Amino acid sequence: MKLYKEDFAGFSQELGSWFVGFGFAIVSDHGVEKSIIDHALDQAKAFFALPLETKARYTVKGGSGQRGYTGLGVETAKDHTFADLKEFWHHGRTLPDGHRYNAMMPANVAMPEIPGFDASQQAMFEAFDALGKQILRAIAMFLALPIDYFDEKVALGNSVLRTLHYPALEAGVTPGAIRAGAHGDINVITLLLGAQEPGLQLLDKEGNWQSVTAPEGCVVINIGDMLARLTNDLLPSTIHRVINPMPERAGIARYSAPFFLHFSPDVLIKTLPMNGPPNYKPIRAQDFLEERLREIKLA
Ligand SMILES: O=C(O)CCC(=O)C(=O)O
Ligand SMILES: [Fe+2]
Repeated sequence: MKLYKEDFAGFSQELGSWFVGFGFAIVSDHGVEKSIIDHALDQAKAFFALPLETKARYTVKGGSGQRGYTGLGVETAKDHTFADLKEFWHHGRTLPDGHRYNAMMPANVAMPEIPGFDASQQAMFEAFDALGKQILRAIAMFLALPIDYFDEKVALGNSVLRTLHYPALEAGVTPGAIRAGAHGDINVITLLLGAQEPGLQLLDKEGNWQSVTAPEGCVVINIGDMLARLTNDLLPSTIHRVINPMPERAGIARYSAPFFLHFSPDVLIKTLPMNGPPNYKPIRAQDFLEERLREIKLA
């Protein structure tokens, strides 16, 4: 993102053309401090190493997995039979008590078991929230919209930082189950932080699976369904998955951290006049989210 400051129009053009072609882009020099990322990932690893009965205490019953811990065997990609081979922690936006969005954005779950965990999640959330807004300014420019087009729409976005643990698979798995079944993301854009282990693949326009490998320290960004709806699929929400490791790496766990950037709950996602006749009907962001959470078995 050196180019972001030096040649904003050039940056936005390049970013946009990657999105149009693949729905994905890889960004270096994003400016989020390495110490914030490393600390949050280390704290998360320590959490996932806790006994299952301890972790399970941090699951919010009836909370649709939107905050705290979601164990193995819950999230199931849309139209898939087997649940994904993953567990995760969700940390969302902190709002003041009595805020009109409290029901849709519940308080984060405190996790005192690992000292400093909560603060590390909050720091990472804030860093990615800010980075996401910068990326959206470049996307607005690419779409010939006012540069601040997205600012207000995401200011109180129902965004969530997901820290993922895909456990080692040496014990074997149910045939057909994979780390993350093929899916499109629900949200506006996703900022994905570096898994050291391979496995992420995207489905390209020719119908071939392509590995997504980002140099260390880079952020992988992809378009979610909400932005695909808004742009009438000019910026496509590309199907992606995380495949199981080769036998020689089956004993190695995989960690990653996507930040799902969402619109504010009340935003009406109404397809803009671009890319041909509209493919979608208008829908409120929160209604769309709730519908999709049911489809992936979180709600
Ligand atoms: O772990 C990854 O690399 C990708 C995760 C993902 O696609 C998701 O959680 O939506
Ligand atoms: Fe995803």
